[in-house]
Amino acid sequence: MASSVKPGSCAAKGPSAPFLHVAVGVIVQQGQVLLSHRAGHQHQGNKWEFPGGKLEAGEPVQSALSRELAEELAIRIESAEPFMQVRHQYPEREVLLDIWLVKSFSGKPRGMEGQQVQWFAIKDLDKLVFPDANQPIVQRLQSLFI
Ligand SMILES: Nc1nc2c([nH]c(=O)n2[C@H]2C[C@H](O)[C@@H](COP(=O)(O)OP(=O)(O)OP(=O)(O)O)O2)c(=O)[nH]1
Ligand SMILES: [Mg+2]
Repeated sequence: MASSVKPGSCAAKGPSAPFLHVAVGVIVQQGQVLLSHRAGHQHQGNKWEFPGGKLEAGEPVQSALSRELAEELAIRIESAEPFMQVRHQYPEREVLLDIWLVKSFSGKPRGMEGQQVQWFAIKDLDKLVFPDANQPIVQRLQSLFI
């Protein structure tokens, strides 16, 4: 009997599984890194993240980084440099994390969306729960900063 699912398509993910380009900021000071806690209702909720968010249509990645960190933390980035990119397939979406090392910023970071924001020692990061895509970021930070 013929299947109703077309060859090459997948009922769970489908050809239209969203692809998201995400600008992410790694803010390091004195052996510590600044993390935000994702709300329970968000994708990958109740996990720690590096602050950031999705690019808008046509938006350059550095503009998205500045906008997201202003919206989420109320800080203004003064300089940032590319750190690494991570592409990761979750069951329900694919993400390209475009990760930037924030070299200097002004303002005092605070959780503008009600989220918990906290500095953590880089050596302790492996005790925290992150989205799976973040594993290579944590490894790279630990190899560089401890
Ligand atoms: N910001 C951030 N997102 C991450 C990390 N790791 C990871 O897998 N992601 C995923 C989770 C989401 O699927 C996506 C980012 O989406 P987001 O919810 O932060 O986007 P946003 O800030 O624009 O959120 P919103 O305004 O649409 O609520 O990337 C991370 O360290 N930081
Ligand atoms: Mg975000």
